[in-house]
Amino acid sequence: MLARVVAQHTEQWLVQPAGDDGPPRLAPARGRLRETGTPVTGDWVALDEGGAIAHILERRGTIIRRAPGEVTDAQVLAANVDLALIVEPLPEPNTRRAERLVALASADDVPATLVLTKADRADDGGDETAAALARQLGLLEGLAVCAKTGEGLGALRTLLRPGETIVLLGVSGAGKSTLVNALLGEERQATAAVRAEDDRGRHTTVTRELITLPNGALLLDTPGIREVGLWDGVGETFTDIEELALRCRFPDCAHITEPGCAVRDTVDPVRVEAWRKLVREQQWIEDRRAAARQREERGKSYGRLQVEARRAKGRDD
Ligand SMILES: Nc1nc2c(ncn2[C@@H]2O[C@H](COP(=O)(O)OP(=O)(O)OP(=O)(O)O)[C@@H](O)[C@H]2O)c(=O)[nH]1
Ligand SMILES: [Zn+2]
Repeated sequence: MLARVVAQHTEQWLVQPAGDDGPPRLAPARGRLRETGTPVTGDWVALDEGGAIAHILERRGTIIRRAPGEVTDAQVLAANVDLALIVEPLPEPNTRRAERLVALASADDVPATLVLTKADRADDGGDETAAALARQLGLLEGLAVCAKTGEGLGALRTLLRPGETIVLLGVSGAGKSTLVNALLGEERQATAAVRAEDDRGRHTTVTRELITLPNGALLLDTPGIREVGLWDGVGETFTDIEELALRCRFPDCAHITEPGCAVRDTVDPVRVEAWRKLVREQQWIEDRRAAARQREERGKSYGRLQVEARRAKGRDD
C-alpha cells in the first residue's frame, strides 16, 4: 500500500495512506531500511501487509543539509518538495544565511521564494527589503508578512497551491511555526506540532510535520535549524557570478586585483566574498569526503591482504 510520511517520531513514522482521508497512523520501518536510510517527512513509501514501511519510493525535490557537526554525513530534511519558502525575520534579514538556504533548495532544483517575517518590526513594512533581497538572491519573488497583523498572508496564500508540498526553511526563531499557525487560522487541530524543551531548556518543535492547509496545500516546517551546512554545492545562488567569472581574462582569476576581471566591477564585493567562502567550504567538505572514502578503501584492501595471508598460511600448514 502506498502512503505519505507526514511526521517523524523516534523510530516510528506517521503515515497517511494514499486516498485515505482518515487519521494518519504510526508505522515502524522494516529492519533493512534502518541500514539503507530511514524515511523522512514527505517521503512516499510502500507499506507491507503488517503496516510497516517496507520501501521508500525514489525521492525528488529533496532538501539536504550536512548533518550538524558532521562532514561526511548528510541529513535529508524533506523529500518531494515543490516549493521552498526561505524564511528570514525583519527588520534585519541575514543575507548570507538566506543564500545558504537558497543553495539547499536549488541543489535539487526546488524553486524558492523569499518570505520575510515579523513585518511589524520594520518601519516601512518590509516590502522593499523583500523585493531587493529576492533580486539579490536570484529569486523571482520576495514578500514581507506579519503573523500578528495578517499583512502579506493573502499574497503568500496564493503561492501555496492545493496538493503541493511547501517547505519552510529558516533558522530557529525566524517565526516559521507562528507563520504556519497564522496560515492555518482556526483550522489548527489535533495534529499540532509537539513543543518540547531541548537540552538547553529552549522550547522547540520536535516533529517534522506535514500540515494540510484548508486549501489542500501541504506545509512542512523544519524546526530548530541552527546550522545550515551545505551538502551538494552552492546551487544556483551565485550563477550570475559564475557566469561572469567565465569572462575574466585569467581562468584562475581571484576577482580582486586582476586586470580584465569581469566580476569585480559588476558584483558587490561582499557577495563575491560570500561566494568565495561557500566555494571554499564546499571544496573542504569534498576533500574530507574523498579522504574518508580513501580510508575506507584502504581498510578494505587491508582486510583482503589479511584474508590472503591466512589462505597462504593454510596452504603451508
Ligand atoms: N513581532 C513579531 N514577532 C513574531 C512574529 N512571528 C513570530 N514572532 C515571534 O518570534 C519568535 C519565534 O517564533 P517561532 O514561530 O517559534 O519561530 P520558529 O522559526 O518556528 O522557531 P523553531 O520552531 O525553533 O524553528 C516568537 O517569540 C514569536 O512570537 C511577527 O509577525 N511579529
Ligand atoms: Zn575576475
